[in-house]
Amino acid sequence: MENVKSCLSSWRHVFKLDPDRELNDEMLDAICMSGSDAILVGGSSGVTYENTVDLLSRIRRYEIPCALEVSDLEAVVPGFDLYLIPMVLNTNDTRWLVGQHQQAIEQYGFMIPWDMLAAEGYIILNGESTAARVTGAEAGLNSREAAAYAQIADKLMRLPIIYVEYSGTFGDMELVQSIYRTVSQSQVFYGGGIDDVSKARQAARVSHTVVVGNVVYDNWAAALETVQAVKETPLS
Ligand SMILES: CC(C)=CCC/C(C)=C/CC/C(C)=C/CC/C(C)=C/CC/C(C)=C/CC/C(C)=C/CC/C(C)=C/COP(=O)(O)OP(=O)(O)O
Ligand SMILES: O=P(O)(O)OC[C@@H](O)CO
Ligand SMILES: [Mg+2]
Repeated sequence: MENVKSCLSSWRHVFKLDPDRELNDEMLDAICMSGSDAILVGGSSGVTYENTVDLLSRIRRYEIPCALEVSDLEAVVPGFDLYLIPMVLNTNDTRWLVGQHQQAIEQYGFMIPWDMLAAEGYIILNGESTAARVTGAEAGLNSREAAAYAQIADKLMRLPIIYVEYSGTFGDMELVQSIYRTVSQSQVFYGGGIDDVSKARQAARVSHTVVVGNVVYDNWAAALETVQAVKETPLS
């Protein structure tokens, strides 16, 4: 785990690529050569073994580190540098906290390379997102409520990552900051709605790692600009 943590700690900017969405070679080349710290492969629907293998093999032409965010057991593909395992904190449906995980461990057993896995304590805050709907997340949290979940992850569960997830919409940066200020050992990932330099900078001030997803597919020139914006912004 120490190796995983030290690898993650150098990630300031990450692109999240969805195996279920199309990306031509020119775009993938630009993303992989952009200076971003890592590629995270994942999505909340339509992720299959085949489309994940296909995307991994294309990314492997480049040197950039590449992690799989596991959201479906059928799509666990060997050959990634790391495996990030989401655990949704703000749901009452325990399948998404530990249930799917228990089944996965039963199924994979001794094949699991534990030193390549890192748990992500997800706090899902966009109630309209697929992830919120699928997991029944209670997304309407205020800053105090969200920071309390973050403390569970940081201080009780000692998770390596807290993922503040606004997938599809830009979040409340004051709330994100209240999470960032409360943690002492977890690495705070922020993702959601970053589609320009200004939003990238705002998120970079209040999170250790900024994840950029959908804009890659909607406006890849804007996506590329977020790399430098994040890297030149100091943490608050
Ligand atoms: C040999 C070898 C490599 C073995 C691998 C070992 C391994 C990795 C074993 C599995 C271990 C394990 C414990 C796995 C857990 C399995 C599992 C299915 C857990 C549940 C994960 C979960 C909570 C999913 C719910 C949805 C969620 C939070 C997904 C995270 C990703 C996400 C939010 C993506 C955003 O999706 P997107 O499509 O971009 O959304 P928009 O439509 O809003 O854009
Ligand atoms: O796609 P966007 O809205 O950029 O969000 C990134 C990531 O947090 C999604 O899991
Ligand atoms: Mg997406």
